[in-house]
Amino acid sequence: MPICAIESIETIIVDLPTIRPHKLAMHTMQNQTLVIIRVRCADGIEGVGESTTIGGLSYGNESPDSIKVNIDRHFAPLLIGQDASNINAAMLRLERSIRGNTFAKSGVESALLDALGKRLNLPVSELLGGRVRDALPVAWTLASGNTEKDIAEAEKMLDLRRHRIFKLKIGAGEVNHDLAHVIAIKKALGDRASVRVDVNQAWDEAVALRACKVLGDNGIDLIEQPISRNNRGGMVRLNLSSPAPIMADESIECVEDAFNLAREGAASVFALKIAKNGGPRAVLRTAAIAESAGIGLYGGTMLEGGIGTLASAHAFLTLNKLTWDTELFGPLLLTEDILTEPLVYRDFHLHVSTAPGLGLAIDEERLAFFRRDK
Ligand SMILES: O=C(O)C[C@H]1C=CC(=O)O1
Ligand SMILES: [Mn+2]
Repeated sequence: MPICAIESIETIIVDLPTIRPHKLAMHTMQNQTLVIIRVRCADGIEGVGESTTIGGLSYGNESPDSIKVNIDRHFAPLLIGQDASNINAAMLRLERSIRGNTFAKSGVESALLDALGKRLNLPVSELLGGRVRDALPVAWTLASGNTEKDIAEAEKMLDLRRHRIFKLKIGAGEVNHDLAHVIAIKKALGDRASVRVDVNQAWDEAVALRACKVLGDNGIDLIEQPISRNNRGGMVRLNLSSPAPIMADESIECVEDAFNLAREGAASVFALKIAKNGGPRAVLRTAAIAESAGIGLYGGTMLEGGIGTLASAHAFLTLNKLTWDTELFGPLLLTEDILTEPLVYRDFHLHVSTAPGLGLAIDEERLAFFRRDK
């Protein structure tokens, strides 16, 4: 039996309120659901991870419920008794028996990294090879569904010096209405902010062909996932014709997707998400593919709470280049979190401490209050 054998794995579903409804093309969030993963080891160390998605099954192939049941029934029996410090071996063991399920794998890998960092007294960023920055610029998503409200929200974020990059969620409405909404916001903010859009696959290629041109010609800096992940040829054609860069998000559901997108020239920017690759180490493999192909990088989010956000941040701190910054604002969309200390957002950046592991502690009372099965 290894000294640091994994003794138990607990999964906890937590429901937290959001500051306002968050309107995406496929779903309007009224709250957020996190799956917290606690990996307890024989040396008394506990690692914590998070597997979070958006809108049940409306965004990806895994829901909070499937993540919980799959970790409880399929991941845990494979991992109990294994060496918690050998993350390569633990993740390989999962990879051999479990297809897909990258959200669940990401939470488990994050928890193993947190435990190892605590054991070695090193932050996760150093376990991943070392950080080249201590803070990350953070975009904010304007998704109230109302142009005037979105402009007021952006002005408030600029005043607070919290965000100067704004991502607008479009695609749910009629296209000309959406374009007018985006252009009005860009006009109001001018050069004070970078304005980008995320269509979440809602357009078809014919609509996107025209809309991307309008967006690019009106000063929009980046267009995220304008069409279905299944229309890869369309992504290639849009990437050639659009005056604004095209970013792949839903197109990437695993590291191999990233390789194929790069090979085909389907996007000039990749959204990096730990949940869509299988963890902080897995997402760095996608980043390496992008770097080799000359594709720009953006630090994405599944609107995780503090744990998943810090797990992402530690990975992003190690990247050579993060040209398009990050959107690690998940905790700011929630009115509550389950950590003893909130994450530090200041001067347009998320600042990440060098405390061991992910550098966080769970507030047990809050967790007990917000867990679904209390
Ligand atoms: O990028 C997505 O599609 C998901 C997410 C990220 C920010 C946000 O508001 O939604
Ligand atoms: Mn997106």
